[in-house]
Amino acid sequence: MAFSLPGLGLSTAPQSLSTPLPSFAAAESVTRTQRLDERTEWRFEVAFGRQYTIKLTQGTAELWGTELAVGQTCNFNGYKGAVFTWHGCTLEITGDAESEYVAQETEHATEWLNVHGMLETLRAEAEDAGAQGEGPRVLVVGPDAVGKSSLLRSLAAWGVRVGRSPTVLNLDPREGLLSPAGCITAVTLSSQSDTESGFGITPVSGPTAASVRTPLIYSWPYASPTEHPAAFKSLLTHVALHVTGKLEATLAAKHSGLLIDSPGSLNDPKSSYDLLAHIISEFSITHLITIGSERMYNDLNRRFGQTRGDDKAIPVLRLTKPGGAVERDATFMKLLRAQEMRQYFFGPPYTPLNPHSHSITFSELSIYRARTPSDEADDAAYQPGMDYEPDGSSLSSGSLFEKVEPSTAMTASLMAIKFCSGSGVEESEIRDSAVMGWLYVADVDEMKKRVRFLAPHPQRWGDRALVWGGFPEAVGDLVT
Ligand SMILES: Nc1ncnc2c1ncn2[C@@H]1O[C@H](COP(=O)(O)OP(=O)(O)OP(=O)(O)O)[C@@H](O)[C@H]1O
Repeated sequence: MAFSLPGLGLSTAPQSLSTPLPSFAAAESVTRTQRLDERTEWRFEVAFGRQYTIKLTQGTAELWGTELAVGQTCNFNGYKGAVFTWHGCTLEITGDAESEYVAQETEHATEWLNVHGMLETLRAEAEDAGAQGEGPRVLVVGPDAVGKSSLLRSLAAWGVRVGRSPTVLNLDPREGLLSPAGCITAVTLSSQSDTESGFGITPVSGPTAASVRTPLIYSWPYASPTEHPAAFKSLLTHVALHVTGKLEATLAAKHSGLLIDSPGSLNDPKSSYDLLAHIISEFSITHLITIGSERMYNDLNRRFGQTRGDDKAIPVLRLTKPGGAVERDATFMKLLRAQEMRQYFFGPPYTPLNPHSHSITFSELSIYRARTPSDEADDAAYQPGMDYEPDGSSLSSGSLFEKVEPSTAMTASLMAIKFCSGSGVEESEIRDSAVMGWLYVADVDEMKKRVRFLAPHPQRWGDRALVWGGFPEAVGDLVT
């Protein structure tokens, strides 16, 4: 429901949008012209709070596979990326970047296009096989900041450009896909993705965007799957069932296949290869792509590259890390998540939204706190049944969630509204239930026993389970 919310009070920009975070000096507004030769790219890094625009004035260019329209201005704020051209172009640039330059070493683009060509061949074969045909299912793995997400966006965008409907699954909770961070998202694409934000945040700007993207979103309020590997595996089994069902539902999606992005934390052989094996088997992965890790390429090739018993060999491809792929430090990622959260409730600057305020009594709420690994240490002092609800619906020690009373500690954080009921519910149901939308906790009044939430929708959510976790981190200045 909360993900198809076009037209919610689009008239006025909320006040917090006029106070960007952090405050920097006013952006430089000198416009300059940049000519790019064929197969080169314009790399740039823009800090948060800065305004930086790029307009294609001549030729052709793309941002992660999505073509830029001539004359259309793209705005960037808190962004690191590159505009690439196959045939040469002219750009008009305004604003101040931390770094900007023309890069000639763009061999990765040809490699990526070759991968797209291979996927297209497999999709065409699947199409020829009719109802039985299944498109490629690709898992991209590698350490942090090697260009995994950029590759995946490009493959998805090129797929859409040739008329396919690829399904994209993001398993990295540190960055949201059509949602704030702290979740995993599956979405079938069938039109161009939003240029400025990649796949962008919640589709809010009009009927076309909302109707083609119906994401399935599952909350994962931790920075990495490795924080609760067993729970993550169970959740993935459930997600795989739904994603496979989605692929089966339309032939175009089935033939177009699946593209899965994974977090860099799965690059650790000791703690994570078991999780990788689980992803590979649950989603029936047909191709593995490794970037930026020879060790991982060799490990995966040894383990999955050969036929073993009933398990067919899975081709493992190795790609080089693009020169432009850069680290985004903890501060940058934190600001990025705050920006995602702000955009979910207030919309992007070009289509501002007006969120709704809900004041709700404690007794009407069913809030489940996602326990963290450090809670395990406190379990010796934790008495099962101690702070349970009279209906006995709370969860035992060592479990993933515990039912909690609202408290001021929740102020400024995000809560997921689950589709499942908030009472008499099994822990696995809360875990596996998709996210209906997100709430921002604006204020908790412990005296009056009321919580004020910000929500994108005027309707209340009834007796649904709300999940509160430590991730993404609280954002204090969302409402003033
Ligand atoms: N060719 C390039 N030129 C400029 N910037 C790039 C290029 N490729 C990637 N980047 C940027 O580098 C950063 C890291 O890239 P990306 O997110 O694709 O890597 P990743 O492997 O998915 O990282 P993580 O696992 O940390 O999310 C991003 O900000 C991305 O936009």
